[in-house]
Amino acid sequence: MIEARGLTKRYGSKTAVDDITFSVQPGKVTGFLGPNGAGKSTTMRMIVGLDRPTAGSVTVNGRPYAELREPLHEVGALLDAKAVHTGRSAASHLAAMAATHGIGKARVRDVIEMTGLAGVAKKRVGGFSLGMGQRLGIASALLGDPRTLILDEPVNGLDPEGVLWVRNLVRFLASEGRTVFLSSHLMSEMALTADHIIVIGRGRIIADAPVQDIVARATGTTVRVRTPHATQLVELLRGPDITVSTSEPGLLEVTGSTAATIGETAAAAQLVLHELTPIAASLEDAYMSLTADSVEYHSTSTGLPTPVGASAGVTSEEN
Ligand SMILES: Nc1ncnc2c1ncn2[C@@H]1O[C@H](COP(=O)(O)OP(=O)(O)OP(=O)(O)O)[C@@H](O)[C@H]1O
Repeated sequence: MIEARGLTKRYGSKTAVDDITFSVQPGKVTGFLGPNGAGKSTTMRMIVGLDRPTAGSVTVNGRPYAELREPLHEVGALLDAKAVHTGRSAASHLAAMAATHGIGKARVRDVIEMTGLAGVAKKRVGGFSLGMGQRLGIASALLGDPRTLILDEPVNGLDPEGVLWVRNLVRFLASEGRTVFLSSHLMSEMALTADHIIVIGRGRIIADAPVQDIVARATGTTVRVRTPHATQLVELLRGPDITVSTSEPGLLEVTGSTAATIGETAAAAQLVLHELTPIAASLEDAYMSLTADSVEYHSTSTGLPTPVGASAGVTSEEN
């Protein structure tokens, strides 16, 4: 379990993390999602004591990281896959880490096997591809068999087989009751991997909820209705929060109501329906709509980034 209270980090006049409070529960994969520069890495670095909070606190399993007596057994972290001595082999890097905690050779061999590094374990890390480096970072995180895992962009640089492997691995680790916290800016990947999502933008929490709730809350659900009585049904559905659009005769897209309400309204008026389908928004749509005001750099048609005014407000929906 990870618990952050009023966690804040400023670098000079830049507030990277702005008074955030959240908890990451065991037994679930929690995704930490946000656009570039949102504050994900800074938050993760504070969790493992690599950055000191300007204000607030964060604990892992009830204690600040610095107070954990055997940190490798409590928290495994992948923060910067390149932070490895490039002259060493993967096996000697892991063996050196293991020695600091009295972890035996058998466990080193296990994590090498688990992460698919067996074929390259004797090779110099300096020659590793980005994907191999990620696997080594994950192997290091798993070494102490920790209850909590913190993985910053773990699928970065992995091929599709590697992405699937990380997805299955983190889901398995969570099913064992571990706390798994992983960051990404890929909503589509999170949709397949996470149970719960915390969205951060400009250092503030924008949403903290189960995946399904984030989708529903961010965009509302649209219901597709096909009926030969479209005009009459639109009249009956009219209301302040209801939007109805139509792209062809007899086909309505209704936002702001539910399939049940629309079906009951139609039945009460004896209107025939040929279709009544709730269309859930994709997680990508939900993410774009949530973070629209928090993206620091928007692409322009020229492909060059245009900074958005630094004081632009965040559509805040904090918990
Ligand atoms: N050491 C530092 N000194 C000054 N500013 C920093 C420092 N580290 C991070 N920042 C700034 O803090 C903000 C948050 O950065 P952070 O790396 O935590 O974001 P992120 O969500 O991890 O982004 P990305 O997805 O691009 O890695 C950014 O504006 C960044 O420029």
